[in-house]
Amino acid sequence: MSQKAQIGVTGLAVMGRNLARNFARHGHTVALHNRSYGRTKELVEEFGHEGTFLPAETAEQFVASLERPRRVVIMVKAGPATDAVIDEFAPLLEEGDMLIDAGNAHYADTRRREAALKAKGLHFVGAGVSGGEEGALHGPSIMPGGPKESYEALGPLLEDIAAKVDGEACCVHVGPDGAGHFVKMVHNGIEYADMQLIAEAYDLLRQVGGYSPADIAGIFQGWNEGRLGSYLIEITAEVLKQVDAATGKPFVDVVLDRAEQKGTGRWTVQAALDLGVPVSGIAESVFARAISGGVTEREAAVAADLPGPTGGGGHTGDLQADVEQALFASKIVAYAQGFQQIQAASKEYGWDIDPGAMAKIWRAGCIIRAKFLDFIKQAYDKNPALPTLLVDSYFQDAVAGAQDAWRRVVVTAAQQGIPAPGFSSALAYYDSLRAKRLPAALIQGQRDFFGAHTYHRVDKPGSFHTLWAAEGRPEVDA
Ligand SMILES: NC(=O)C1=CN([C@@H]2O[C@H](COP(=O)(O)OP(=O)(O)OC[C@H]3O[C@@H](n4cnc5c(N)ncnc54)[C@H](OP(=O)(O)O)[C@@H]3O)[C@@H](O)[C@H]2O)C=CC1
Ligand SMILES: O=C(CO)[C@H](O)[C@H](O)COP(=O)(O)O
Repeated sequence: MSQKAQIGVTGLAVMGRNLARNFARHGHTVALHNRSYGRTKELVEEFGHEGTFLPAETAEQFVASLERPRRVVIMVKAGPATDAVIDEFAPLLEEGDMLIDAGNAHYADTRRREAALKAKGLHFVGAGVSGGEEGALHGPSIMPGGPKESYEALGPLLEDIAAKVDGEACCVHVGPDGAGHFVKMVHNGIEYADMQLIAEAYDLLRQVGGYSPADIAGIFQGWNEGRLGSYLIEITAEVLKQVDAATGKPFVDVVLDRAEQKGTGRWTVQAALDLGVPVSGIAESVFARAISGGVTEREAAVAADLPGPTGGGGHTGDLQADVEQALFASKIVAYAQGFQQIQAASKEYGWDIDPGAMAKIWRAGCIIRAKFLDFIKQAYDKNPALPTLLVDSYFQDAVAGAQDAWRRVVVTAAQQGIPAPGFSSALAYYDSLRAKRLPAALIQGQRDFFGAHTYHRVDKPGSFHTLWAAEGRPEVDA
C-alpha cells in the first residue's frame, strides 16, 4: 500500500465515525476499522467525499496502512471490549506506536493498560472525549493523558479537531497515565450534578410556580443569556419546548420519569469516597437517578400514600429569580467539589494537573461547557492552589448574593414536600464549610466512648482517650 494514514480509528459507531470524519475534514488521511466491516463500508459510502479514508477489513490491513509512529484511536465500549481491541492490536504494533483509548474508560483500567503496554514499548493514551455525536464531528473537548512525549506526536492532530475558543484548542495534555480519563470521569460527574440541579429548577418552577413546560423553556432561554449560559441550559429549553406528536402533550409528560446511567457518575462518587473528597452534589445526582429508577420502592410508597406536608404556604419572594439564584449557587458548589476531586487525585497519583487548564478546555465542545468556566479558569490562574472555588472573590460574591434566595428555595421545597436533593445538599455543604464549629466533636466523643478511638483537643497537641467507664472519667494520653 503506498498511501499511508496519519491516524486510524477503530470502532466506528456514532463517536468513532464522527471523530474519523472530523480528522478527515481537517485534511488528515484516516485509516478506518471496525469489528464488523459493515460500519466501515457505510462510513466510506456515506461520507467518503469528506476526505481521504483508507478502509481496512482486518486489523493487519489497518495497521499496515498507518504511518509511523502509528496512532490508533480506539472508540469502542468501555471495559472488556476495549481490552479485546488492545489485545488484538498490541501484537501488531511496534515500539513507539500509540494506542489512544478515546472511550469512557475507568481511569484505573487506563493506569493498568498504560503500565502493561509501556512494558512492550508502546504508548497508551487514555483520552477523555466529550461533546457527544455532534461534538465528535464539529469539535469536542479532548482530555488526553498518557506519556508526555506521546503528546508531541499526537497533540497537534487532537488540537486540530478539538473545539476552539478564541482560536485556542480545547485540548491539553492533562497528565500521565490515567489523568485524562480521571478528568473526563469528573467532567461527567459534574454533568450529572448540573443536570440534576436543572431538573430541580424545572420541577420547582412547575410545581410551585405553576408554569407549563413551554413557559419554563422560555425562562431557561432567558437564563441562557445570562450567567447561567451553558449548553445544558440551552438544550433543556429545547427539550421542554418539545411536544409529543402522538398525544399533543409536552414531551416531558410522556417520558417515564426514570433516569438511566452508564456509570461514569457512579465511578466519580466511588473514586471520591476513596480519596475522601465530599462530592455531595455529584453523589446526590447519582442517588436521585437511582431513586427515580427504584420502581418497587416508589410504587410501594405511592400505594401506601406516604403523607406529605400538612401545611406550608407558597413561596415568599420572586420564585423565578430565587430559583435562578439557587441554581447558580448550587452549580458553583458542584463545580467546586469536582475541581477539588481533580486536585486530590492529582496529588494522590502525582499527575500535576493544572485545574485552570481543565476549566479552559471545558469552555467549548463538551457537555458541561458554560460561560462561568471563564471565571473558574481566572480563579485558578490567580491562585493555582486555591483550596476551594468558594473562596475565590468572584464565586464568594456570587454565592453571598444568592444565598438568601437559595435558602428560601430550599425552605419552599421542604415545606411543600418537593424533593430538591441537589439544592439542599449544596446548601448544607456551603454551610458546613463556613461553620466555625461543626458537631464533629460530638462524633469524636461517641467514637471514643464506644471504641476508644481517641480524639484531639482544641487546646493542646496529642491524642487523648477518656476512661468513660472509670469513676470520674479521667482523660489519659493515648
Ligand atoms: N455516545 C456518546 O455520546 C459518547 C460516548 N463516549 C464513549 O465513546 C465510546 C464509543 O461510544 P459509541 O460511539 O456511543 O459506541 P458504543 O459504546 O455503542 O460502542 C459501539 C462500538 O464498540 C464496538 N465493540 C463493541 N464490543 C466490541 C468488542 N468486543 N470488540 C471490538 N469492538 C467492539 C462496536 O463494534 P460493532 O460495530 O462490531 O458492534 C462499535 O464499533 C464508548 O466508550 C462511550 O462511552 C464518550 C463520549 C460521548
Ligand atoms: O460521556 C458523555 C458526555 O461527555 C456521555 O454522554 C455520558 O456518558 C452520558 O452518561 P450517562 O449515560 O451515564 O448519563
